[in-house]
Amino acid sequence: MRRKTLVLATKNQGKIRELKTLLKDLPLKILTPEDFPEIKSPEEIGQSFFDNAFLKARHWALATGQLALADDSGLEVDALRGAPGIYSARYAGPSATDEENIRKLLEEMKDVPWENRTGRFRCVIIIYHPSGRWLKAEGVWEGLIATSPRGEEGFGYDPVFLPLEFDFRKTAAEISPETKNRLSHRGRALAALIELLPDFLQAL
Ligand SMILES: O=c1[nH]c(=O)c2ncn([C@@H]3O[C@H](COP(=O)(O)OP(=O)(O)OP(=O)(O)O)[C@@H](O)[C@H]3O)c2[nH]1
Ligand SMILES: [Mg+2]
Repeated sequence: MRRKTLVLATKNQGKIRELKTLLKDLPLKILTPEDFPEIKSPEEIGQSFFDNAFLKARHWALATGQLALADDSGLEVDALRGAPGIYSARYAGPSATDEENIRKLLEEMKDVPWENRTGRFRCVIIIYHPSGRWLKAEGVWEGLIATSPRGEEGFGYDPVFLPLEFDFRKTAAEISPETKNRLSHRGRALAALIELLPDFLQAL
């Protein structure tokens, strides 16, 4: 496979770190929005993870003239009827920090018993080529919402997310980055995408 350039269409440093690790064995030259300081991010006006991933990937592909990969993701909590969902990054307000979002989530969940604290991270990844060709992959990670934050790894809601499948006493911020990448919504979506990638790149 000839080495192609891929722009990661995200300004989230946590995502960039995980995506770079997950893509490290592929013959790709990875760029990020920091390499294009003159290009602004698009507004996330979509009504679904797919819409937002698609509009971000398309925007960065057309603006840079390169292949672009976008990730739209979020936490769906059953007791909150799927919130914060596509609004996960801005749950506590337009420029909310991870800590503020977590505080709001725990406040909303304060009377919810353990058996109803189920939820999941969802991730939709789109890779878009300026010619208009694109690919999609999805991943889901099931878990419970903890009652207080723990751990220093990861980003976002990781300190209050207890993955079901690994060691349910540990939050996603208490497991190693390698384990998170193997199990997570993002890791699974990217693994699915990587399966499809050789044929996609060949056809460009
Ligand atoms: O604990 C977490 N572990 C994860 O693995 C994870 N993945 C997503 N999220 C949350 O969902 C929002 C995405 O929103 P989002 O897709 O719009 O991204 P974003 O606005 O942060 O950056 P961009 O990619 O749009 O530039 C993020 O900010 C986080 O709050 C996560 N939280
Ligand atoms: Mg965003």
